[in-house]
Amino acid sequence: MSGDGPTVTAILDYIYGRQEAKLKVDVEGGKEEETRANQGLQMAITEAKGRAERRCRRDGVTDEIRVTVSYLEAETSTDTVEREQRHFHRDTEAESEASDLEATAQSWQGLDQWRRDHPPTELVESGPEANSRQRRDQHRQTEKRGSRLSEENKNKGVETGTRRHSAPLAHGLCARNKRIADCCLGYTPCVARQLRTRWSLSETSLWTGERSIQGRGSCHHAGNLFSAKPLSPVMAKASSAGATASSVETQQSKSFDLSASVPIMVNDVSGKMGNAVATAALARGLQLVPFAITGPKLGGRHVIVGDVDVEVIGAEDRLSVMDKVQEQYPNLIVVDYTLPAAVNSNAEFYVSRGLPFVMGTTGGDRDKLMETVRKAGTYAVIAPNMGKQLVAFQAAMEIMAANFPGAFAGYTMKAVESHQKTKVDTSGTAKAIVGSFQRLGLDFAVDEIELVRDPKEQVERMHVPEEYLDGHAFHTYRLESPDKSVAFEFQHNVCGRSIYAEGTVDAVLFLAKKIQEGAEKKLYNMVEILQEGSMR
Ligand SMILES: NC(=O)C1=CN([C@@H]2O[C@H](COP(=O)(O)OP(=O)(O)OC[C@H]3O[C@@H](n4cnc5c(N)ncnc54)[C@H](O)[C@@H]3O)[C@@H](O)[C@H]2O)C=CC1
Ligand SMILES: O=C(O)C1=N[C@H](C(=O)O)C[C@H](O)C1
Repeated sequence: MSGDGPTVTAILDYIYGRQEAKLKVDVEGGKEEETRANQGLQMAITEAKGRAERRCRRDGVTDEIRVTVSYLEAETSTDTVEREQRHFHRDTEAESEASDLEATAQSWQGLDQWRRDHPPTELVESGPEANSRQRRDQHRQTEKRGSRLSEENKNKGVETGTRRHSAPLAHGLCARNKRIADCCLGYTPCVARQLRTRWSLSETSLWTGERSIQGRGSCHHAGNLFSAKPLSPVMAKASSAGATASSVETQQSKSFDLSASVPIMVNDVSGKMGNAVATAALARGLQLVPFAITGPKLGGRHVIVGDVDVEVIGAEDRLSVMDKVQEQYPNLIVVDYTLPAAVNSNAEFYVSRGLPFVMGTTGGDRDKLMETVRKAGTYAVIAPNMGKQLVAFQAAMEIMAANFPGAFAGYTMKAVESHQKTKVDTSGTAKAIVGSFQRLGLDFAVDEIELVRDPKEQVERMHVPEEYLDGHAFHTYRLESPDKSVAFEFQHNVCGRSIYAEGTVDAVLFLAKKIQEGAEKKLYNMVEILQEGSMR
């Protein structure tokens, strides 16, 4: 990849009022193999899909969107020169009048209807392959030309008023939502026109791939952008922290990191696990959404995680808050660490809004939970334990049970689990392990698991270090043969919560990848994530 790097163009095509939609995503300007592995580009594709889905939902196009992703490799240098000349001609025309725009736009399927129903405040393009190819050619050349312009204008300011098409695709910091705003000034005239209607101008800096240039122009509403060059992760990270473009410039040498572009909302960040996950997510470069939903009448607080001030909202206000959050973070993934009593209603809420989620909360009606998610076809990870080695142990038990059913028939078992005294339910992990033992032939019910919640007993009998009384999970399963001549003991003792928090971040990134790939399978557990090699 060279120059400003490859670009992603997303074209949503539907005939308004009918139940069919197609999204065509073109990734061009790089070698296919490299672009497939380019995580920033892949996230841009995911974002385009998310926006298309949301747009369709809003317009009542409810059937699944057919998505095609094409990788268009870089052209030869001869082709490039020819197109560059052609483009300059078109660009000049476009700057002087809108006729070129009208001619192209009129050939777009359904656009007239769309325009009638939607004043040009949003970008939804449609059109035949030929038009799309032409636009891509123009776009590529506009960017090339733009790069030169930015070089010329470096440090002296660039006027990015409503008439300019020749500036490069630029990223600016959106003052309102502190997110990266992609300013598609480098797009073809027709696209640029629609974008212009959606961009209000204010003092800020623009980002042109390799350098920031001082100028005027910023997105007023980043969530609306449809066609975008992938974000620089460094920029995204810096923007969530409210950094300025010039401070970003100095970070350019840092390594590329996919996680920067995955926004996560942690419900409830004020809880013990929620807080640990939010902290781990920030440490791994994810974007923490500054809102969290808690239980009814429990909102109104702010929790500071790293440099993010998260507003905790009571469940009674969740509808209006989620409207805003989803608008602003369209490719958001939710993480749920709440209470067993909230599991089912929270899951129903997430699926009702098409929100992909990671459910770490244990308890509730698990069958109903699975059924809710399967029925809705929402992307989700649900697991009672996110800790890598515990997931591996759980997997080993499942494998043993599947391969040697009844191997422990006649054995007796004593299962004990100790957790902080605030834990209200029986360990979900213990229930899963007991399930494997049952398949191995043990006659043992989940309600026979002994719970230890008394801190004194935890220290004296279970040997929990005092500093971990507020956060530990000590489990012992002791099996004995009928004649007591053979005994097995399985034990796992965890102090603290970082093992689960790290695994949760793995699950979020795994889900983001699956969404971006448009995976058919949508519901996962942690064993599957481990099996796919997606745990760090
Ligand atoms: N899957 C895993 O690896 C792990 C799962 N867990 C599970 O996570 C859950 C939470 O554990 P902790 O953080 O220790 O509990 P916690 O009690 O510290 O936090 C729960 C939070 O949920 C909030 N809440 C209550 N009702 C709510 C509602 N309706 N909607 C949203 N939030 C609500 C509470 O205000 C509180 O802040 C438990 O079920 C626990 O077993 C805990 C550790 C690891
Ligand atoms: O509440 C906890 O702390 C934990 N809950 C999970 C469970 O119920 O199994 C996982 C781990 O035991 C910690």
